[in-house]
Amino acid sequence: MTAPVIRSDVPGSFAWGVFHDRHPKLIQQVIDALPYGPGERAAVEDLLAESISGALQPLSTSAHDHQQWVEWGGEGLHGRPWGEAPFLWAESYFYRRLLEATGYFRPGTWQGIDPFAPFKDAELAGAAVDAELVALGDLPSEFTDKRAIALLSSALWGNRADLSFQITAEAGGSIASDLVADDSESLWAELERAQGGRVCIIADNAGRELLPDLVLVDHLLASGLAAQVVVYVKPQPYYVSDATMADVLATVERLRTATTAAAGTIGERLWRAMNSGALVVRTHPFFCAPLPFHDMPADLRSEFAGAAMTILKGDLNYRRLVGDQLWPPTTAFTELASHFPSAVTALRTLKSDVIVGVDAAVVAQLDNAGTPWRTNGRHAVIQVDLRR
Ligand SMILES: O=P(O)(O)OC[C@H]1O[C@](O)(CO)[C@@H](O)[C@@H]1O
Repeated sequence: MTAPVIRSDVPGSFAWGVFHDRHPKLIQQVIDALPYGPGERAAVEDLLAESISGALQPLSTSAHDHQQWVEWGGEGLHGRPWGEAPFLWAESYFYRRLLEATGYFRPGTWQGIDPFAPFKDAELAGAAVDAELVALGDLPSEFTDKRAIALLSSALWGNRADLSFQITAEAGGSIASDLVADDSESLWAELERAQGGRVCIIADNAGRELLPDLVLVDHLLASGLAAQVVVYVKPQPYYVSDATMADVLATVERLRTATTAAAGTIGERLWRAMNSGALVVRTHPFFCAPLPFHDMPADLRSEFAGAAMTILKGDLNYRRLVGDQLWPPTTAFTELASHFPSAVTALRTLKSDVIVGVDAAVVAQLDNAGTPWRTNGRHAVIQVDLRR
């Protein structure tokens, strides 16, 4: 089964807009957020110009991962317009090159400085997170189904980043009308069945998404649904807000030091779970690779094999799971997710063209509404492949 691979060279398409509208704004924000010197500023602006109208250049041969990117497909793309590369490849490479331009990997003063840290720090410190921590206290405190459903919903809508505990506390757990596919009952049934196994979570964004993700992790462990949770984060700053280990530590600390008792208790439990190995945070270079998960290397594949469930958060992980291709939206999710080494659940709000596993009647209704439902971030899916 195949479908056209998405590229960013179709004017007016969503992918085209990411390069031509979103990236110029993003680059401006990056060079305004930290006092980069003339060299870094010029390199960042050159990257933007190259990605819009130039030819795709390789990483410098002195870069530690130069060869890795050649193997990930760079060789065939060097010298060609960026828009001819698959959108997933080009967007991922843009973030790698942005780290190059800001000196993230180069020995020197900017080495190891996350260019997106000012945005992530501001979000985590902000009033919206304060309100989230207060709302956490309104959720049922016992490890009931009601709490589980509310926390799953918070983790899902945390990917939308304007909705999380506050809305789930009010709405009793779901915003059903915006969910275009909901296999959550299968997820809970499978977790009950496999009780006490290892659950993997492939995290997405820091801040208002990672916070509910970690609260869900705490629930899985404290309720006994999982004996161990492994959270996978990015090895380096990526797609602006993607979570790294530094973001996990900052979020656990935000919970621990919260003035509300519910949040503080969860933060302490997460800390102790890390001490005991019940909660493990891991990463791998492949999490910043420009390729679908179908192509994951054997060492990473073996980490997921044997997990009771892997939960993938967010839009980018969804694109990598099912392939960044224009599938008919009614294509079965299980058909495209079956390559993954364990049972999988996608928790994703729709922010790009890729979508599968939606009933024909729902697709027709969404199409008829005339809104860009695939990309406007309003809709979401909970999709499960039980691998049976
Ligand atoms: O943070 P998320 O949910 O993975 O969303 C990332 C998405 O944002 C974009 O970079 C731009 O909207 C998409 O191309 C990408 O899939």
